Amino acid sequence: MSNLILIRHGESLWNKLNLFTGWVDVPLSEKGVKEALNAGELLKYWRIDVIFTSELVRAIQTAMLVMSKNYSGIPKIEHENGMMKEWSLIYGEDGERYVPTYKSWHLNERYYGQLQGLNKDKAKKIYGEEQVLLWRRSYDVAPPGGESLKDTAKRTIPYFRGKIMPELERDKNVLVSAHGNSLRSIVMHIEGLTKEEVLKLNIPTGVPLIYEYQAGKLKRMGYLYEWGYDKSLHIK
Ligand SMILES: O=C(O)[C@H](O)COP(=O)(O)O
Repeated sequence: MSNLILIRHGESLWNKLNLFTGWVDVPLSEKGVKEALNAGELLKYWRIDVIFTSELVRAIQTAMLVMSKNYSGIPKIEHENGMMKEWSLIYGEDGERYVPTYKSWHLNERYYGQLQGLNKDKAKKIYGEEQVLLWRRSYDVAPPGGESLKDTAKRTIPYFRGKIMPELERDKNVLVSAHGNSLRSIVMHIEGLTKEEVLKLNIPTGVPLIYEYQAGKLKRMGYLYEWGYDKSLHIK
């Protein structure tokens, strides 16, 4: 048996300002740092064998803050190519345990196109609440110049199937630190949600969502809080 731990990054500076962020590389706010450290506290004694994050700093920061509390080992970024791959190799036995960490744009937030940088309330005033809700939560309506959730899934799901699932199959506990919509597409896939159901799916910042992997199946344990699991998928 192994565990899949999904976590949306803690609150970012632009979440705080209520701005569409997408691929804009915004760091965590002070509250976001606290949320990530709190998640780290909850996961302190969990064995984490491998980490996947997006290429965006808010997800990387969140994974690193979680690992700053965790005893599994030191996260080591596995570079795919170039001098970083060659020169960052660790030679010999130094007694440390390293946790391989893979960064990929496949896990990046939905690309929000022309909405990036716009205030979400201002967008509702300009385009209407219904239109903005469709852009933010529907499956196949893309924001202007950006990705629909369906488009996002075209990059997240092959990555999930090709890179993340094989680790679970090898009994590795996996931490995935990513974003509201890249995780919505993954949860939709795991849970087999319909287009209608995914409209209601909203993933909170900084709360680990735990799955158990056994005999080829992922079973939802729920969102992990101080007091235990919240088994519902739609957190108010
Ligand atoms: O990119 C963003 O603006 C947020 O990370 C997610 O935004 P959403 O809640 O509008 O999908």
